[in-house]
Amino acid sequence: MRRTKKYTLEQVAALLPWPDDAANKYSRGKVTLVAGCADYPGAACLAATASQRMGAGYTEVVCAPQSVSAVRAASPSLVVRAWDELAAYAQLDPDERGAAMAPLVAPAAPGLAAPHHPARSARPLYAVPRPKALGPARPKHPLAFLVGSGFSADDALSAQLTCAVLDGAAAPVLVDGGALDALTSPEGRLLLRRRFVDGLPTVITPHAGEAARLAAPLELPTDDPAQLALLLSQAYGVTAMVKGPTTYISDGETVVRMSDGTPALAKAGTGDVLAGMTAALLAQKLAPVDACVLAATLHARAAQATAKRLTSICVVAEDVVAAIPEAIASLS
Ligand SMILES: NC(=O)C1=CN([C@@H]2O[C@H](COP(=O)(O)OP(=O)(O)OC[C@H]3O[C@@H](n4cnc5c(N)ncnc54)[C@H](OP(=O)(O)O)[C@@H]3O)[C@@H](O)[C@H]2O)[C@@H](O)CC1
Ligand SMILES: Nc1ncnc2c1ncn2[C@@H]1O[C@H](COP(=O)(O)OP(=O)(O)O)[C@@H](O)[C@H]1O
Repeated sequence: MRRTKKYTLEQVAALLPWPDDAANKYSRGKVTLVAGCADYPGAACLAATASQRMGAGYTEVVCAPQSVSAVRAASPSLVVRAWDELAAYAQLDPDERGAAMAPLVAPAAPGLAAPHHPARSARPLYAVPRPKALGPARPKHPLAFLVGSGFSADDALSAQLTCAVLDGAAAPVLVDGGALDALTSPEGRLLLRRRFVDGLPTVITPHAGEAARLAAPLELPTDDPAQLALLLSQAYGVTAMVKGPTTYISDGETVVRMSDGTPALAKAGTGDVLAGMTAALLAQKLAPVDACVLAATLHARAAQATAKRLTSICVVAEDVVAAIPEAIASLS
């Protein structure tokens, strides 16, 4: 029996992260996006500009070297650099990275069984320098990471970068797009379990095709998307936002149904926008389900508003980013 949870519009509006008078760009939350391979710089541009509009104080993009100039051109206020240092680190064997990775050489037990590793705080220091992109091991300011928008799922580097972020980020991580497939590997599952035990939130944002790929190795039924969100959340130890004409959000106990979208959103790149918005809210300290609910509500409202002007035929993902302020105003 699954429990459904409902948010009133007032409850959603109360989640809006208005900056306080003493805010600075770091106190408002930093988002680091590891996103945008050489083939898909656009996904990084969309997610990053959506993060800025959703209130993150500092949005940084760590992308393929070939994507740097395209992402810089998307917005001068983004901080953009190539992922060379992170990629070199991510491609090291676990034992080359140091004793911190030792638990990964043990066989992964299925499910969310009790961990066979020390808590994160007790883990030893890395044997090689920690890449700057992973942020501090003990963050002073609020942070969140987004990994995978504009990754190619079939590129080995996508899985390596995803695991490096899941392992090294001492903050919430949102896993999207071509990073999701990495979660089905023994290393991906063990890292998710370790984050769960360490109390570090992980959010996944699959569309139906990606959700089916996450369900397949665990033989989870995929016919009911609400149930699928619940089962994926429980099996992977994450908050799951399963996207579609109706979107379902689950923390493994309850399911929230989001049905105010529009088919205007059925265009390439709108999922990248939603991922950037959600990551920005995680960086502004919203709890994972709250961040998903507020982001999905504003995403739907932004699309509705822009479809009114441009028609549901013409809306593109950039229009949804541009309409985020209007969506926020409509809630407040
Ligand atoms: N401008 C950019 O840079 C953009 C970059 N992007 C980035 O590209 C990367 C790849 O993402 P992607 O969604 O294009 O491909 P991917 O998930 O591998 O699809 C494989 C198969 O899955 C299925 N399938 C797909 N969608 C489905 C759905 N809603 N519901 C049900 N099934 C669905 C479908 O299978 P079929 O139905 O054809 O059998 C499809 O052939 C990713 O990192 C993303 O961030 C995009 O965001 C676009 C804008
Ligand atoms: N028919 C529809 N009605 C409402 N929302 C939709 C519809 N089709 C797609 N969406 C929304 O659009 C977004 C598409 O995301 P996704 O499939 O990941 O696209 P992309 O990978 O191209 O960014 C999701 O938020 C989804 O809920």
